[in-house]
Formats: sequence, structure tokens, C-alpha cells
Amino acid sequence: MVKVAVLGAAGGIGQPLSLLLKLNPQVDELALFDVVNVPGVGADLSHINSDSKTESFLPADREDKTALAKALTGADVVIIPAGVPRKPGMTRDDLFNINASIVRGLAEGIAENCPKAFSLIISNPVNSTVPIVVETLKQKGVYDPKRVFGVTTLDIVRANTFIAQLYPEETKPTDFNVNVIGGHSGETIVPLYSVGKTADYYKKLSEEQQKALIKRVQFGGDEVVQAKNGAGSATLSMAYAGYRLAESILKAVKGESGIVECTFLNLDSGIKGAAEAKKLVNGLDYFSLPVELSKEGIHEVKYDILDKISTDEKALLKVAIEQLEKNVEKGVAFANK
Ligand SMILES: NC(=O)C1=CN([C@@H]2O[C@H](COP(=O)(O)OP(=O)(O)OC[C@H]3O[C@@H](n4cnc5c(N)ncnc54)[C@H](O)[C@@H]3O)[C@@H](O)[C@H]2O)C=CC1
Ligand SMILES: O=C([O-])CC(=O)C(=O)O
Repeated sequence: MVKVAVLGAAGGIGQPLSLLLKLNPQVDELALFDVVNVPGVGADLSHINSDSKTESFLPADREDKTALAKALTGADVVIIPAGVPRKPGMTRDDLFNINASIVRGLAEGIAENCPKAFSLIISNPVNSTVPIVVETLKQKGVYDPKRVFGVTTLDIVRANTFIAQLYPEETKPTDFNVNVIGGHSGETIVPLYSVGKTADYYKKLSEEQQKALIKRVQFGGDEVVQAKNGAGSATLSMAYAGYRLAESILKAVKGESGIVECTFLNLDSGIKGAAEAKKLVNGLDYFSLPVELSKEGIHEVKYDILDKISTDEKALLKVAIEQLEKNVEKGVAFANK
């Protein structure tokens, strides 16, 4: 029996993400939680003739905690795309004031109702919301570092697509799986094109093209925010990316080995390879890196990638680390005030 809960299920990401989960034969129960419109989304999805059961949970009012408790009880995986998205002119950090409280409330629900679930945090700013979830779980005495994932997969998805677009005759996006490390906002996003399958293609680009490609990955979110022109940020590509990480975790839970995904995680955690990684990123407590998954969640941090990167990528990393430090500190301080 595998139960997956989506918190923020009626939103732009929540709806297509729930659709993808409804189609996954490994999911037996899909619990949809939102503070608006979720009964309609649940009724709609429940007509799909896949084998999973769909239930929706809407709180009666602001004080009602029972709907969230019911959605979360028994959940193995909890995915959080709850919160407000950006409008043109805003940074992800501008979302902090609203989303920090939303995410903390939901993390309290996880601690109280399904402390052993894998938590996947999509809500922005990810660089700060993940530390908020971690601190909240710590305060409740139920924190397991192997089970908290900041979702940065959309950066990998974009990095694969954007390099393939530069070589339309020779490559397809599915040829690649670029490691994108650091955080999830602007210059904290560091795509490592010089490592692995993209290395030769990347080398062939002019310096100007290389810079433009990196910038496009770092600011890919802005492209969508501008194109949507006030109607939100990436939802469909994000649903796909969130689903990709969830699917990988579900496969690992089933016993498949050797699955590696990049995720924003707590390095101050005792996970294999985390201490080594922490040293290589200037002592930062949080960073996105490739990790190997197991039945228990994050099995090992693949920090060796940090030894393979180019001088240019090292310079990008330095900038990312400086910015991330502040984002992480902001989340930790919020959760502990
Ligand atoms: N990690 C990433 O790569 C990405 C993250 N995002 C972030 O995901 C978040 C959601 O984006 P969208 O789905 O486009 O926004 P949206 O506004 O369409 O949907 C958000 C949903 O969250 C719900 N919600 C608000 N407070 C809640 C609470 N306390 N409990 C449960 N649900 C609650 C809303 O009712 C709404 O249905 C934003 O913060 C956005 O910045 C977006 C794209 C990529
Ligand atoms: O740009 C945004 O605000 C949403 C997001 O995180 C992304 O698309 O990467």
C-alpha cells in the first residue's frame, strides 16, 4: 500500500502533478489537500479508471486541522506545492513572507500525522522553505534527514532541454541528465555542463554561448513568469519535474537500486558523503547535489562531482554559496523565532 499526499493540490502545479500521480500504478491512495477548490479536483480525477483511490480534503475553516490530519495519516510520500507563485518583477525571495508560514504549518502536520513520510518541498523560495521544514521537524523530534527533499528537478529538466535545443540535428533532450547543483533561484542554480555527456557539446560552444546557456538555466523560471504575464509561474513543467523525483523515490522504495537524482538537502545530517560535501561548499548546511536513493530515502550524497568541475563552474559555485548562506539562514531564523 503506497499513499501519496499532495498539499496545494488544487493549484497550478498541484492539479497536473496529481494527474500524473493518479496514473502511476505504484500509487494506491492519492490524498489531495488544499484550502480551496479541492473537492472538484478530487471528483474529476476520481473518474479516471486507474487503480488508485483518490480522496480530497478541504478544511472547514482556518482553525480546522482535521482535514490536513486525514490527508496525511498513513502517507508515505508528501509533496508540497502549496503557496503563492511569482508575478513579473518579483524574486522567489519576495514569496518568503507568505509561503514560509504556509510551509511551516504543513510541516507541523507532517510531524504530527506522518513523521516517517518522504517530504518533497516545491514551494518557493526552496532555498529557505526546506530549512523551515527541517527545523520544524527537528522541533517536533521527528526529523529524519534522509526523508526531506527540496525539489530542484525543474532546473535539471531545463538544463537538458536547453542544451539539446542548441544541437537540434545531433541531440535530443532525453540524451542528457545534467547535474544542476546549488540552490533553486537565479545565481544559486549551477548547471554542470562540463561533466558527463554534455561536456563535448558544451566545449564546442563559444564563451558567449556558454554564458547565455548557463544564464538561461539560472533564469528559466523568469522566462515562464514573463510569458504568463501575471498569471503565475511554471506549473506544467514543474508538475512533470516534481513527478520525476517522486517517481524515482517510489522506484527506490520498491527496491530498485542505483537511482540518482539531484535534490536540495541538509548536509549537516550524517548521511553518507554529506560531511565531505559540506566541506567542499564552504561549510554550508544545505545544498543541492546528486544523491543515490534507497528504500530509506537519501542513501548517499555524490559529492565527488565537486572535484570534477571546471574553473568557470567553480567561480559560479562561489557566487551560489554566498547567496545560499543568506537564504538558508533566513529560513532557519524564521522557524526558530
Ligand atoms: N521548486 C520549483 O522548482 C518550483 C516551485 N514553484 C512554487 O510552487 C508554489 C505553487 O505554485 P503554483 O501551483 O503555480 O501556485 P498556485 O497559486 O496556482 O497554487 C498554489 C495552491 O496552494 C494552495 N494553498 C495555499 N495555502 C495553502 C495551505 N496552507 N495549505 C494547502 N494549500 C494551500 C492554494 O489554494 C493554491 O491552490 C509557488 O510557491 C511557486 O513559486 C513553482 C515552480 C517551480
Ligand atoms: O520562477 C518561479 O518563480 C517558479 C520556479 O521556481 C521556476 O520556474 O523555476
